[in-house]
Amino acid sequence: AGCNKDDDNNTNEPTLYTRLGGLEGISKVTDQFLANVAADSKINERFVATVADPYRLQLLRNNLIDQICAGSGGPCQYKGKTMLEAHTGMNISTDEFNALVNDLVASMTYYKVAEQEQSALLAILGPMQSDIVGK
Ligand code: HEM
Repeated sequence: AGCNKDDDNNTNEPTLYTRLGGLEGISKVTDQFLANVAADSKINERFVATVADPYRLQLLRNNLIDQICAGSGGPCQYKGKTMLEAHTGMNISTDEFNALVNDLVASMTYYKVAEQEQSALLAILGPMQSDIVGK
């Protein structure tokens, strides 16, 4: 709602979702992110079973896209587990968390996402660390 054509956030500024290129931009970044993770020897052991199962990989991809879309102000609903539920029992280290974030940053840089948008997305994901690391 509101009297602007930019977006639906009641300001004249486009949402982060729009600045990331909407669902198309987010999908591209997510696919490269997953490719980077699969190639990242620091963490790819964690994803062996996921990568081996096309259905499971597709589900993870869709959940990540929905999560980024919803978190950045887009018209999606995240339907996956909470971050605590999803990562409990894995005992993920801070180094592993940072490696995964670096794989996301590399994907955004590859697709020429600007510094401001990179930081804005990381600011949304960063607070999830306490529900993911050491659980
Ligand atoms: C900000 C950081 C992270 C985010 C936003 C994130 C997000 C997610 C999401 C959305 C799911 C799917 C939940 C569901 O199935 O309902 C998931 C699952 C998973 N995550 Fe994370 N995650 C993060 C960090 C990590 C790290 C650091 C690791 C390990 C190095 C990791 C390993 C996994 C694994 C193994 C799964 C299960 C995949 C499957 O179902 O096959 N995650 N994560």
